Amino acid sequence: MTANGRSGYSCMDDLKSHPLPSIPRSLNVRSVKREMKTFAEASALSFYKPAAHVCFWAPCYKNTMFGTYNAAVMMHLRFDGTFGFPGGLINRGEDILDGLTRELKEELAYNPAVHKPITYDDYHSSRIVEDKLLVLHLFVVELSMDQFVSLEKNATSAEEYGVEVFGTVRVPLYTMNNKYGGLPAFLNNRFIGCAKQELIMALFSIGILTDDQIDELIDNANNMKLAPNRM
Ligand SMILES: O=c1[nH]cnc2c1ncn2[C@H]1C[C@H](O)[C@@H](COP(=O)(O)OP(=O)(O)O)O1
Repeated sequence: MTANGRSGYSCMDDLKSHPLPSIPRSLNVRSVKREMKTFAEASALSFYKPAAHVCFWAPCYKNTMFGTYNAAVMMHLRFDGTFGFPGGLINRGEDILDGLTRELKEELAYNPAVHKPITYDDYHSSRIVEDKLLVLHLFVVELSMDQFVSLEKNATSAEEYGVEVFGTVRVPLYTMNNKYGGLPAFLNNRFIGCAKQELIMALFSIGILTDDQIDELIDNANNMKLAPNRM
């Protein structure tokens, strides 16, 4: 059983029965739901180009002077100045996991033997981008903290470091006492495509954020736009 609460998907065909993930209350709006597709629906769009990205995370309790967090979650800064998850486009005829693994090797120097192979059990959700004819698959992969730190350390030796990728970041998962610092401030960065929604949804599925916490987080992130720069 994975952190996503699912098990037994040994191959891509098994995902044909995979349901949509539960959507947090704040994201349960038409504009978000319209883009989400089950794996079966997404796979039927044969003329759409697939891409796959991964949210690596590890359980880790840390109490810092800024806030407390229970997990390390990885995103990266991209060549275009936005934050996103590692991964990329899958080549025509390429298996999704093979393509994802290839991209992760290029972007993170990821080594399945060391950092844990990704399987179809780690599949989370799919979205379409109609105007670009893209299907974006998200995987959520739980690592041990040792594997996570090893991936962070390896990342600067990746072929694409300094080209497509400008560094991995740990998402600050707390909200500071001023109600802006930490995750609300992080969410006010620019994200590629639907990566911000994917981040919130992954945190919800993993169990790091509840519906109430997501409501408050989005309020705090929006209020920050109205506030003077006081961090
Ligand atoms: O994290 C992401 N979440 C959703 N969509 C993403 C994310 N990162 C990129 N994208 C989009 C942007 C592009 O339309 C495609 C492919 O982009 P990219 O990952 O840069 O692909 P290549 O590395 O160039 O193969 O996905």
